[in-house]
Amino acid sequence: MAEKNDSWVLMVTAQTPTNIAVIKYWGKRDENLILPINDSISVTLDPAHLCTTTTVAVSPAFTQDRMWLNGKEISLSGGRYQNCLREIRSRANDVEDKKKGIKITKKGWEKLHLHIASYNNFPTAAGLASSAAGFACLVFSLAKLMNAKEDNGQLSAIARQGSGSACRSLYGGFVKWIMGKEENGSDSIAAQLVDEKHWDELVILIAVVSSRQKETSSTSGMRETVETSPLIQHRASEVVPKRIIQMEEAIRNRDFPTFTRLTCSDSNQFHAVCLDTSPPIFYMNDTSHRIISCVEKWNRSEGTPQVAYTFDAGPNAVLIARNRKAATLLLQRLLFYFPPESGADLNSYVVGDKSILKDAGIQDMKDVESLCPPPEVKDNIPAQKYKGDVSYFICTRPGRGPVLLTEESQSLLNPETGLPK
Ligand SMILES: Nc1ncnc2c1ncn2[C@@H]1O[C@H](COP(=O)(O)OP(=O)(O)OP(=O)(O)O)[C@@H](O)[C@H]1O
Ligand SMILES: C[C@@](O)(CCOP(=O)(O)OP(=O)(O)O)CC(=O)O
Repeated sequence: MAEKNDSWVLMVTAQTPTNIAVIKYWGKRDENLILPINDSISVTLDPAHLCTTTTVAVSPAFTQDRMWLNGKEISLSGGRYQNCLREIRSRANDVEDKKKGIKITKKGWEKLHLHIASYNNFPTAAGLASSAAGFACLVFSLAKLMNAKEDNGQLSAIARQGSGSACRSLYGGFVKWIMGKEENGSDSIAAQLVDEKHWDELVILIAVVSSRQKETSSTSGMRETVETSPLIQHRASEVVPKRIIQMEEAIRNRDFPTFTRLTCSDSNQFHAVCLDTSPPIFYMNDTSHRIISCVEKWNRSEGTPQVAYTFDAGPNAVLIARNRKAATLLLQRLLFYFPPESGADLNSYVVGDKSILKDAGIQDMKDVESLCPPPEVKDNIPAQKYKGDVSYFICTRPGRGPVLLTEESQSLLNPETGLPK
């Protein structure tokens, strides 16, 4: 009987989206608790295209907490993992699975060890917010396993301690991270502004310019900015508070021109404070600048914005098109300037919602080669194309928040052994 009792494994699997900020978080007032110097606003990306899946398991047979990320065992000794694990354990409650004959008391969780397996369906640490989806998924799945009663807002304050931007991945749609005032960070939480259905015309195209790991992490980059940039204080105290109010209103009214103006200005100001850091931090590269210029020219020529751009701590462009039609025209422009390497497979050059290719009338490489220069550059047709400068494109849209995956086939751990499948 004792043997049987020792052999159970209880597990939960969840899926969590990434998010991209349209008003950026950059700078902390508390490094350990991860408390920001300004509010930020993000849009959650559809988990169908970019997401983290995490399985968490508990068993009396486990001898230590262990974690596997994308199939490789990683250490959980870092402060951020430890803070999340400690916070979530302290919120555990009684759990009973009568069918399996399992009973874990609130106190019992202190002695039990965890196995965690997580998988990102996109490049890790490449400026695509893997830490955001990753920590949100870790906290959400553990909360469900441990029967924590906290709502997603309260859970966001724990995910925040893994990575600041992770707190915004606890909700779908548009999300605000309220910086809070309390020293203990209890009011520095995420709140949903509107859900993913509110503005479902938007189409998001990500140009993955480089999927190599970046040189300056967000964590050290923002620390250096706060320590050395004279501009960052002005941004945090004067610029962002006004933009947050305007952005909330633009989102509620689906006011795309205002949304674009604010999103682009805020991305540019974030990169300006990076340049104002000593030594300066460069996240964008020539390809990023060319994409900005292409979008700016097109928006200007249309008289009303078609696409907003935003760049995080890396060269990848996140382009938010006002609707499907604008996204199609954008893709044609981008494929004109940035065709794939010769011999590349179009099918792996545009991923995510591939139906956009069909809308753009592009079925094969011949169609890419015969794309015309955009009309707005007709007097100034570029002599050069930038073949191979974009690794690939991801077509996605605003998406939902975390969900539990209940099918056993979706779990990343073996239900008998609690080890990766
Ligand atoms: N699925 C995951 N589960 C738990 N932790 C993860 C997961 N994915 C990534 N991480 C953590 O996040 C770290 C990567 O974060 P980092 O901020 O460097 O990159 P990024 O999030 O991809 O880029 P950015 O935050 O600039 O958009 C990893 O080293 C790992 O510690
Ligand atoms: C540029 C950003 O993406 C910065 C994200 O920084 P992180 O959340 O990755 O930083 P830490 O809190 O130190 O883990 C802007 C944003 O997401 O708001």
